[in-house]
Amino acid sequence: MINVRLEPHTSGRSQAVAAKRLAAGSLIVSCDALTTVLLPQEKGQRCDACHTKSPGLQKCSGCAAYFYCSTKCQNIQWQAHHKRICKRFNKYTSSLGFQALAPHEKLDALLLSHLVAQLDGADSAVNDPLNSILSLLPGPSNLPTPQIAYSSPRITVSEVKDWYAKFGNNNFVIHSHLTTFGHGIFPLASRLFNHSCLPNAAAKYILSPSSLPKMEVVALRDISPEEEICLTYLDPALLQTRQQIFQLTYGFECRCTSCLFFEKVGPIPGPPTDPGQRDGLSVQLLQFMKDTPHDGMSLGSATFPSNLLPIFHESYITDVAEIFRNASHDGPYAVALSSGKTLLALYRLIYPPNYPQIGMHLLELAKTSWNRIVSENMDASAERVMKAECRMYLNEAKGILQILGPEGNEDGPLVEIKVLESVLEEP
Ligand SMILES: C[S@@+](CC[C@H](N)C(=O)[O-])C[C@H]1O[C@@H](n2cnc3c(N)ncnc32)[C@H](O)[C@@H]1O
Repeated sequence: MINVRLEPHTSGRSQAVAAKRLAAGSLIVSCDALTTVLLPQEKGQRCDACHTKSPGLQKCSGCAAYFYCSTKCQNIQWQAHHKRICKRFNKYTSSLGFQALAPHEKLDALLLSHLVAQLDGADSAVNDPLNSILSLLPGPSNLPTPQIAYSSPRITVSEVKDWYAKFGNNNFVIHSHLTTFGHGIFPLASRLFNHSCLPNAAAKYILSPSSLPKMEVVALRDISPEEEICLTYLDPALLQTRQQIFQLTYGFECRCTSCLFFEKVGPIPGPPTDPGQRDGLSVQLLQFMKDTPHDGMSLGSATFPSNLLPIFHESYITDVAEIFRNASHDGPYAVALSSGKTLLALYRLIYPPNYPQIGMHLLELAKTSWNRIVSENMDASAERVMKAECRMYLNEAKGILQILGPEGNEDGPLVEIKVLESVLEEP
């Protein structure tokens, strides 16, 4: 690892610090998946081994429950764990024990089954995968270990329990363009990165046929030598609930700039229910951001107007996001753009600069502006103004999403940006 180094941390055992200056957009570290599992709705859509999307997947002829894009992928997974699970898989998934599990427990049980079958087959003389799992911190909760599809006399119940204890604290969701499609164990990333609600790095997933998915950790902004590199463990927009989740799931208290700000301001008042007052709140927020542009990083260093605090209520963010989502595809586009601008201001205050969520939202705003142009009968000057707005959103989206770079499925925001750029250039 030439870019990061582990050092002691005041409360989190260790921390990854930059070994040198890392420019925004640079690859910090690439991490192999130890094992992964697809969400149920992705089964048959993506290859179970490499997770690329492919129309003509071949079913495993043994269990008919795993799907592959090539013989190579099937062989990779067969050798890794499937040859030990295949025959037992359907009996296991139809068992009452498995059926009684909640959806997230089922995923954990499948991931644990993969892990145990994989570690049983690993070469004990050079057992890197086992050592990497053993090096991780267990989570604070002691949940009962689910029954798994595979057991072996070489692996004891207490070993399985020990590995499962690391799950809550360490597993990652795997996503493509911010949409989750699976869960996975990436031991190096777990060992290295602590959490911040204002992270300076982000994880993306590289999918390519015939290889297991890789996690790449990318710098979101310039990072100075010795600065701690953090990822975010959950969506920082969970403003009122995140501390509780950190405590229960990970056993720590977040002391980032954003969390210290919310500790200082105390309980967030609920937003007004009156539609006129809610519109007024949004107008005040946009005016505030115009007069004194802020981002998540600067929240702690300024006095924030107390009349605006209700914008940080989770219910307000959820409502604004829903209004935008509903109106941005089929209209009314004026409503979508108005709620979309409010949501952009909220994202800028909650997330750090260049956070991918902001880039994706800017792209949605550009697409909504374009939909408005083509669906409304505007005069030439209104169209010019709208096109300029569309270009502005698009340029900013491009700047942010290029920092993250290509990731996930082949299609995606960078491709969409190119298409919209070319239609905007047409006379
Ligand atoms: C995935 S591990 C991160 C790597 C960990 N520091 C290590 O040494 O293995 C997650 C655990 O790290 C610690 N941790 C992560 N972020 C933290 C933070 N912001 N403050 C305090 N502890 C943190 C907690 O113990 C958490 O359960």
